[in-house]
Amino acid sequence: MSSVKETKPLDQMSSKDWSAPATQCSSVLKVGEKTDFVESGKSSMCRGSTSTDLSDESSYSTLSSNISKPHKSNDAQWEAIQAVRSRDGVVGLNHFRLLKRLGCGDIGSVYLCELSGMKSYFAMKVMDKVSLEGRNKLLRVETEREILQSLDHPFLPTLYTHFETDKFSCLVMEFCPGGDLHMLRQRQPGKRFCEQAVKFYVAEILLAMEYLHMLGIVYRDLKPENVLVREDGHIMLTDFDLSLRCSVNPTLVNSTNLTNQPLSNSSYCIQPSSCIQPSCVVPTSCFSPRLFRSKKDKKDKKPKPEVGNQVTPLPELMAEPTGVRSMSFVGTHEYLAPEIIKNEGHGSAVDWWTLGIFLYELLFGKTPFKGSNNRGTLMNVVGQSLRFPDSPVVSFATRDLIRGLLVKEPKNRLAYKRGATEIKQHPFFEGVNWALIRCASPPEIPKPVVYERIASPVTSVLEKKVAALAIAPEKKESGNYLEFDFF
Ligand SMILES: Nc1ncnc2c1ncn2[C@@H]1O[C@H](COP(=O)(O)OP(=O)(O)OP(=O)(O)O)[C@@H](O)[C@H]1O
Repeated sequence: MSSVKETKPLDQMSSKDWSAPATQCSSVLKVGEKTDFVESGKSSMCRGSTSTDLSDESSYSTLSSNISKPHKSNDAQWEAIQAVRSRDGVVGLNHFRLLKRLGCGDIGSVYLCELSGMKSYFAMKVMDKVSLEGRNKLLRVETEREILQSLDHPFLPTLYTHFETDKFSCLVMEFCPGGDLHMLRQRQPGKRFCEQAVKFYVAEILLAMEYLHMLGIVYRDLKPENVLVREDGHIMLTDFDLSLRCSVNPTLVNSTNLTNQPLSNSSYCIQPSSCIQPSCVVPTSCFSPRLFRSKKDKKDKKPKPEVGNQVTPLPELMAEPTGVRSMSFVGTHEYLAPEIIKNEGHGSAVDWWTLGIFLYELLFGKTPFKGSNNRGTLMNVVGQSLRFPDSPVVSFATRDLIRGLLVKEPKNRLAYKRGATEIKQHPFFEGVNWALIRCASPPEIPKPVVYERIASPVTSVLEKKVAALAIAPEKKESGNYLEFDFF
């Protein structure tokens, strides 16, 4: 799929802009022939993200660099990093052994690496500072680091540590061995996911987005390539260099007002993902049993009032940064919201648009507005009405949700008024127990990684190349590093 790195809104584009070539990583490091995990499609060809004029974000104050991650306090990898830090005072590039390049994008390459001697594995994003400075992209690196530092959520990356060398800026995160959803979709029959699988992935992304919006972060770059599959089959939304940070005022929506509102399904948990309410707890699965009930069961049994379903509507927290107006032109052509293309200024509603495109692509194997070139795509996004293919046949609820998300006018789009809650209550998600979704069985669990098979000794040629890296001379060790191939 085509992509560009720098482009302009519709009204400022020339014909040259429309036909920008697809992004390609310059070269790929070949290490460890055998792999037990999926490599990124991005490393060869990808729908790169578009960005111009990020200046409107630069004035926001930086997020604290010292935010604790309570959900990670017992995490073995966290402990391994802390152990090295207490032993050596700092954690740096020399503590890691790079094993394999996992993928590369516009601002860096990501490597699988081992914390030397600890049998603890991570993904390290390595960015060449000089190259980024030359391309005016240091701000993106900073944005991503600051956002990652602030996150502590099961479906978002954990930044274990970050450090700089003279040449490189490095982010150490959790390694996801399942590859990305773009690659995973290619392996499905007909290159499409079934509705049940889509429901699972979209539900997890929705929770991640809701959390981001509550922190005042508009993600802006949702696409299957940016959704990675963790070791346990749950997802991790990655790549925050195009995100927008802004201030947000969480508002408590009065619960008495809520009872008067027609909820499409009274069993939905309407509280934000971060707070688990006992009334929503269903012990075994995050999808309520009625989702799997046979037709016969449905006929035989009249719905009984179940304790788990007697949910009094809880106070609803609305924390959508809808008011923010960014004029940046960022995203990926097929996923760009109309208000970005028309350069009207945009806020968090762009994330709900991209969720609609994402849902469509996972189900139908293509995006809804793709044209014969980038210009055609953008024109279609703005002017063409939404159509569904004849096959596969998807439920009315699914089409209704996509329609609601792909409303061209952001103010009329689903979730504009009440944020993620509005989407969670849509019948498409019937049966999803939002509070316990982490306990649900994922559609697919990646094969376990045998790290020892990847950790083959590096070649002497590569070791020599590593010597050229900006590692502090006194810290240089032989045999611990592999070649970096950038851009
Ligand atoms: N934690 C991870 N575990 C496994 N693979 C990863 C991880 N993080 C990134 N990757 C792989 O590396 C690729 C590049 O990473 P990333 O998207 O963060 O780079 P980028 O330079 O910011 O890309 P973009 O051009 O989209 O801005 C991803 O597509 C992904 O497949």
